[in-house]
Amino acid sequence: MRKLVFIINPIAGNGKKDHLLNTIQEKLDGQKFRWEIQYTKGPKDATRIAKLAAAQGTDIVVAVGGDGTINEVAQGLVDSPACLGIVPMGSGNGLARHLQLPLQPEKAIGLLNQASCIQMDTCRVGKRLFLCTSGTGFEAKVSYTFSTLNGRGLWNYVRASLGEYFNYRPKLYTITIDGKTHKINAFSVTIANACQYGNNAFISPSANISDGLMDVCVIKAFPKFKALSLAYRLFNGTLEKSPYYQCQRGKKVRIECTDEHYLHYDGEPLKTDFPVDYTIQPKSLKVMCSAH
Ligand SMILES: Nc1ncnc2c1ncn2[C@@H]1O[C@H](COP(=O)(O)OP(=O)(O)OP(=O)(O)O)[C@@H](O)[C@H]1O
Repeated sequence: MRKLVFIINPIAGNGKKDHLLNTIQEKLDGQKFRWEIQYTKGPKDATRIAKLAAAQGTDIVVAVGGDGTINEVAQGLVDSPACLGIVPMGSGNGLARHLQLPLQPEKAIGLLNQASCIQMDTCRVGKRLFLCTSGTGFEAKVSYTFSTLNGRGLWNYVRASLGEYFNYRPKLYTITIDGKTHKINAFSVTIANACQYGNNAFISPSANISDGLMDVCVIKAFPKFKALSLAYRLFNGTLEKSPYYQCQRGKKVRIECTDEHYLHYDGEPLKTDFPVDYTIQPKSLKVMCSAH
């Protein structure tokens, strides 16, 4: 029998989680799995639980929540033989969407019965791990504002974005990718491992999560009247066609900016000094994917 631990973040997203115990009993194959549920008590708790589960030889550690929860679980699993499972119940669910996992909890739990695992890359900004995206500029400001709101969910992201947009000014960044430096006046700079932030906002539509490379995606300063068309391109996966967008790939990235203090990693805001350095650890995490 395989061992499986569910780590549930009770506050992630807007979805109610009371029914999960019944759904697990109904959908998970009891012939295949011995399983248990653990609830997080606060930030970072998921890392502690995941680390312990991996050390005890758990086969699949399932993060139940959004990208923040998945990030914390992954911190406890990198470089271990345990596979990260995902029941997406967050606000954006970027990694689950990238991996094309079902977004309905019942289906995601059912998939655990026959899911296969792949090895994915993980990235770090300084010492902090991220799986989907980390970025600075406008998106970092939005993630900071989002974290100060009372609720979570998609509409609070929209509120935070609109609230920041009208006063936001692009900044001059110096970006070094594998030793090559360029300066750019940018609205946002994103380091993408996965293709999207979440909610199908495709910042790097052709990103490959196992290619050993980070995608350095820049939205350059743009005239205000282009905002809607850029937002449209972000959500229909055609940003690569915009003249205000550029994307380069690399293994080592440094971002410098004299008047920037915010970044985010997998949507978690961080106030920090610049420059910041990004590195990638190829194929360092086992993650569940849809069976093919
Ligand atoms: N018991 C808890 N009480 C309060 N906060 C918690 C608890 N457990 C975890 N957290 C924190 O909840 C935060 C949000 O979780 P998560 O990112 O999974 O949800 P989300 O933001 O709604 O979804 P997404 O990241 O997909 O947008 C994380 O920063 C995590 O540290």
